[in-house]
Amino acid sequence: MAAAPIAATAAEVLDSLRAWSEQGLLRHLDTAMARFIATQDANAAPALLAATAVLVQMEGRGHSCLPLAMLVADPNAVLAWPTEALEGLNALWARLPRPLAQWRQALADSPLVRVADSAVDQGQPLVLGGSAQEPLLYLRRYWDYERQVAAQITARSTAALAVDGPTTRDWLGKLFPAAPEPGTCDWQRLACAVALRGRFSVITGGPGTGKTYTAARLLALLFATAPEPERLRVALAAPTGKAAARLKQSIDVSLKELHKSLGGLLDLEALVKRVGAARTLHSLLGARPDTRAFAFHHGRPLDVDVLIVDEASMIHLEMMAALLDALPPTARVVFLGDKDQLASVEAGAVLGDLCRSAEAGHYTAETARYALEAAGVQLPAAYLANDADQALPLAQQTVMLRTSRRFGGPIGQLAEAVNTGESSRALALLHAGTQDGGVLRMREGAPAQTVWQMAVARDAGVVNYQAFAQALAARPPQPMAAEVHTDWVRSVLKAFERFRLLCAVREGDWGVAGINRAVEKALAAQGAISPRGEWYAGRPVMVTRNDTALGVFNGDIGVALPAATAGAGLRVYFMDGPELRAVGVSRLAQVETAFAMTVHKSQGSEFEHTALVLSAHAGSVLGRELVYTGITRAREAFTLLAQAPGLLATAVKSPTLRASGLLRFLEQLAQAAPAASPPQDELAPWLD
Ligand SMILES: Nc1ncnc2c1ncn2[C@@H]1O[C@H](COP(=O)(O)OP(=O)(O)OP(=O)(O)O)[C@@H](O)[C@H]1O
Repeated sequence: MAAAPIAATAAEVLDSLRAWSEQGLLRHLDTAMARFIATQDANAAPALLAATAVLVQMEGRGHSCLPLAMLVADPNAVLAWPTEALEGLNALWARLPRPLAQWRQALADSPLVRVADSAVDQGQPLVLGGSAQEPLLYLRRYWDYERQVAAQITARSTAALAVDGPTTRDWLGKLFPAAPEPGTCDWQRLACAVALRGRFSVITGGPGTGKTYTAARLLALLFATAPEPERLRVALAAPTGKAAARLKQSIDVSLKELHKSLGGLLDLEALVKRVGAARTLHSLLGARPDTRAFAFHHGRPLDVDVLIVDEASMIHLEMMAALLDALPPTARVVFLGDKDQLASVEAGAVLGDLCRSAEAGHYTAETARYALEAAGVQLPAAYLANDADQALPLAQQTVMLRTSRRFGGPIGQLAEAVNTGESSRALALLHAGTQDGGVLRMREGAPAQTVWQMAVARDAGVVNYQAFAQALAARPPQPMAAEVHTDWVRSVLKAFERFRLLCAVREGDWGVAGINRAVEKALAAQGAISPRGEWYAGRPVMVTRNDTALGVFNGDIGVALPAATAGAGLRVYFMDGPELRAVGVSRLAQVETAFAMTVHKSQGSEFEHTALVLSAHAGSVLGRELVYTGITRAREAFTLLAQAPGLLATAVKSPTLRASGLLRFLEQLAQAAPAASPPQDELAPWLD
């Protein structure tokens, strides 16, 4: 029998960690935290040091905690290192304790680890949470955020507000005049009714399922049923400036249309005036330079009664905690978003976590009764919870919209195939190419020049940067009147917004940086632009940092163009809803060229034609959500350009799983205050 390997010492673990960061397998930050723990606790167990470095590494990849059982059983399931690095990893792990209980104990023994259930809080930097079977190691602040978010959501979802059922049903009948198709459930009406009764709700759904349409009707309903409608304070917000502007524009248009269709029954134009400008979450909360703390928090809450937040999939855990903390206890918050889209770059996949029950519904009998009374909606039995454990208060306040109004063609089918992990169906659709209602195209294993060639080709068959080049070339001669200049600038911005290249990664020939350079060169060769130095007429840029003084926000896209007056230099023009805004190029320091952008940054935008560029070196970044998000940015045409065959299939089969304990916290809180759920036989009257 082979002798058991000698247990690793703390010094040996630190040596291995240092070697791994020198090889680029870990970040210096990861090992620095392990070293910090070792200096603060002279008796820190080797397992604690290894777990700490991996925990910090995972936080950098968007996880809010480290599932210890996974780390113990198969560290590479957590780290996803290349094959050549596995020998060293496995060799160290063979010298660390095997049983999970021993790891757990090693961690719990350190004075730097707070065991979550214990009453003693000494401000330890690490927290051991989860359960005995599924322990989760946290950096303290993420444990705090999850706990706070779960507590806020449970409290806000559990406290049912008084709703007059018949009045609500009556209004919903007016706001949604079309009778639902027989045998279908009107999820939009239900979403309004559900948001009306609680201080927290989530309306999720894919593109074009009517999230904004529903939110506008919800505002009208709140206005119609508020005791003092003229005092209702409504705020709109989104993670990016662009998404916020889009939300405001759609809500305004919807409310004005409703105002007309209701024939003066409600003064919704007055409501439009009351709804302030849509803000980014950063600006809403009062972000301040050089501090994580916001100006608004529970001690100084926001001045709102109703807050609608769009593109909620982009909200990270820390932001969600800050937002809920800043909401007055009496305010209603409604989150809109597509749960299947990419989560934020920062830690936490909050919307995904909150929507775990969204497909299934998991509604209680009380919700079914309320749906019928207040919305006239009969919930199909399939959407009811089988047992009380499923029926979290949060699930009662979550509604998924299931019918897309503008996304049914081949692009919608492709998005659905990707979302459900059917890679063969996705590939078949891409091979089938153009169908009624949409263009699908694919090139796999092609050289890098295929990307820029497709983007600038004069005979591409679908819109690309030629439309932009033509708009640039149509510049009226000097001197030109201000209105003529404005029209031209608008036409350039509009042309640019028709097409976009989306990448999985930033670096390399198949990444944002390489493709931006290549497209720039190709357009220059065609004479469409003349890049000389950093700024040139026709340089599209994306803002990478909020600048409240300039009124530009992370994710805003503009194009550098000559000002109306000859000799006045270049300005970057942005569309701000229907308005144009111009900022001198010398004042914009935090920008990057935007012919190509990451899929992450494209969230909240749509283009007539979207080309998704998949690098063979994207590693674990290449997941299902990334491909789904890329596809759903396309309105009429979608092109997939993959560096190597098989990349799409690999991505589709790899849903991104982010470690989080948020659901566990929600379940624990629900057990403490279970949602009312009468037995099944009492349900009969409310089921179809
Ligand atoms: N019940 C409905 N009756 C008629 N038209 C509808 C209905 N619901 C949605 N629409 C229309 O469908 C289109 C898409 O709706 P909307 O923009 O609200 O979807 P969304 O889910 O917010 O989309 P996205 O995710 O792209 O923001 C809009 O033109 C809207 O007016």
